[in-house]
Amino acid sequence: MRKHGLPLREKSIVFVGFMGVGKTTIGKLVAKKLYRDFIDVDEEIEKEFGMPPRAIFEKYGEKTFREREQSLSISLSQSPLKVISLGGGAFLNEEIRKACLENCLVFFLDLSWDSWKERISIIIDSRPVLQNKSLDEIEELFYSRQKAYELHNSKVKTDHLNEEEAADYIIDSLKLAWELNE
Ligand SMILES: Nc1ncnc2c1ncn2[C@@H]1O[C@H](COP(=O)(O)OP(=O)(O)OP(=O)(O)O)[C@@H](O)[C@H]1O
Ligand SMILES: O=C(O)C1=C[C@@H](O)[C@@H](O)[C@H](O)C1
Ligand SMILES: [Mg+2]
Repeated sequence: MRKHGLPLREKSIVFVGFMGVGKTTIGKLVAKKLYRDFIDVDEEIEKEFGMPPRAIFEKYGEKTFREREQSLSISLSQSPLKVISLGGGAFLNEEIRKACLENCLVFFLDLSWDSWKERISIIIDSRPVLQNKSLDEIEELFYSRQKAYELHNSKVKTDHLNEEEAADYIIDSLKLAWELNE
């Protein structure tokens, strides 16, 4: 069965979810296990600008970052057989959502707020959107973004999975979907 254009097996896989849920970490593992190219949109933008997202926000403003994020995410979504990790804010953009849902298989990495809070110290310094916010404000942002991530093809609850277990779970569910669609 073909769901819009490409056969299911050839569609690129896209990871979405709040910052720090593991899109980059788990995406890299999934790509390696499937022998596919891995592309992280934040890392691509970082290479282009020669500085990480936080410095881009500070030097050029969020709008510049978001424009590049949009064009890159949309064009990447159009190439087959990739594993793509979006930035945490990308799926709030309707154009990006539309392109990814049309062309790719979108996995939402769903981590609960309680588990996410335990990771805050690892990620807070490098995420511009978290700067100068109280924990309550971050919690509000966390919940306000969930409705955008809910527009996915498949959801993986990762609270009780380490990185390897999450990647293996995703690959098992992909293989099942591919087989069922042949
Ligand atoms: N079970 C887990 N799965 C994935 N990452 C985990 C897990 N437990 C801890 N981590 C850690 O949490 C952090 C997740 O960061 P990662 O950069 O992958 O998130 P992200 O979703 O790509 O964030 P962003 O939206 O900001 O790009 C990493 O430091 C990773 O090692
Ligand atoms: O959630 C966000 O808005 C962001 C998440 C990161 O992945 C980066 O894309 C950037 O720091 C913005
Ligand atoms: Mg990332």
